[in-house]
Amino acid sequence: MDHPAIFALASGVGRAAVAVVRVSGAGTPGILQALAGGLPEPRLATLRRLRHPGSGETLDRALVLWFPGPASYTGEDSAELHLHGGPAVIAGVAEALVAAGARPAEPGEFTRRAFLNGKLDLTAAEGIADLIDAETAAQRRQALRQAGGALATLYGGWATRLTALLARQEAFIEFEDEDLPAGLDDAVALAAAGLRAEILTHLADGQRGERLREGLEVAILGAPNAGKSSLLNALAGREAAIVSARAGTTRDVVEVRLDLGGVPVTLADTAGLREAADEIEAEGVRRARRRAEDADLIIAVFAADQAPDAETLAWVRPGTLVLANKTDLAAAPVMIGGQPALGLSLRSEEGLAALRQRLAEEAATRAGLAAEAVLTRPRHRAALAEAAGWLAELETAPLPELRAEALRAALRALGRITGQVGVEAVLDAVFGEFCIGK
Ligand SMILES: Nc1nc2c(ncn2[C@@H]2O[C@H](COP(=O)(O)OP(=O)(O)OP(=O)(O)O)[C@@H](O)[C@H]2O)c(=O)[nH]1
Ligand SMILES: [K+]
Ligand SMILES: [Mg+2]
Repeated sequence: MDHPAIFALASGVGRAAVAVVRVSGAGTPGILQALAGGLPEPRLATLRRLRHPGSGETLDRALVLWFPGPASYTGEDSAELHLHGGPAVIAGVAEALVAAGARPAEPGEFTRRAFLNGKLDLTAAEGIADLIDAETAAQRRQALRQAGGALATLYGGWATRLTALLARQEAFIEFEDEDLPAGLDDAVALAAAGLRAEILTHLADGQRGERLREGLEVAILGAPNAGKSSLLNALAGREAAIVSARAGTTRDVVEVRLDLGGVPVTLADTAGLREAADEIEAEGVRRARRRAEDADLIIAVFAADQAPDAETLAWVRPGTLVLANKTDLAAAPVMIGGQPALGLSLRSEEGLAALRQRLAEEAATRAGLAAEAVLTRPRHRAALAEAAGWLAELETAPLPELRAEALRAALRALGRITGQVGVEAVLDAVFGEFCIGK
């Protein structure tokens, strides 16, 4: 609660009807006194004249909100100033806040203070960051779940169970010679194995949460003139790429951002795959291949009136979305390169609706619209894998002390995710769960 006062513009930059400036930290009451002439009722929007504490000049008539700690977002004494949203008003108030003793906040500093004050764990803080960045409804739902503590609850539950196991294992070591229930050590190993299985199931999610958070990369590949740019334009609903009858039209990668059934997708149109006619086209083909290598989903476009080209066929494998375009010119083959082909005509738009539907489904399976809590960052994945690794270690550890050590390491790994690594918690459980009377 003794961090110095910070302030920041909480609303967007630029002219607006209202701009919200947030203040938090020790000295907030004095700052309100200096600018607004006193403290309003807590949590009650109150109209006040804001003055510069040095010159006494009126800066704005604003709504002032006062949130005494600890019942505030940061847990500290905080305030919000709802100003008229002009740049000069904001600049004047910022200057006045500095004059009153506050300093501009660092990125994320308000939420960091909330974490330090135990208002939220690290995963909830990440959820708030994701919520601000969310572009689609599905991203918003996932971020809200996480900000609301879904991951904190899940990982916290596992940590509690691990702590209890560690307590039992510690007791087993401490009181080995005494009257402890037979098989206690085995019971710990069994419970640890069960927990490990749960963590592994959670990890085997096909990275859906991470993909939804980051968005899917989709690359369109195909021979020159197959209709790749026509496809990009049809899906984007605008003429993003040049379409022409000349083979080799597209050279650079052309990207559009789409919302596919709630999943944010970056769709990349690329140069037609072939033995390039010049060095510029050759670079375009190299870029196309690189895109395809990094893509979550490849759309391979073939022309129904041509034999499938070997260059594009080489990219067709299970999971590739295969299209046979130009069905207005020739019937689509059922299979291409061993995969079912979806026939369509970008000229007549026949099959386009089915393709949209199919793409939304692909996006949904790859970036899961899961209802349950899914991990959303590589950081979570790495720590969970580490915890599972330590639990595996435990099963083969030859000594009780090594088992305890493995449990402790697993607990530390879990604690890193939520930011709540606590030796104190272990001690409490050891002496709380076992009243052996020593
Ligand atoms: N008949 C017919 N023509 C099509 C269809 N789709 C695209 N075309 C035509 O095919 C030609 C090539 O289309 P693009 O979209 O430029 O093909 P691309 O695969 O991007 O070609 P490059 O950029 O050169 O690799 C253009 O003349 C399009 O109008 C279709 O469904 N039917
Ligand atoms: K073309
Ligand atoms: Mg093109």
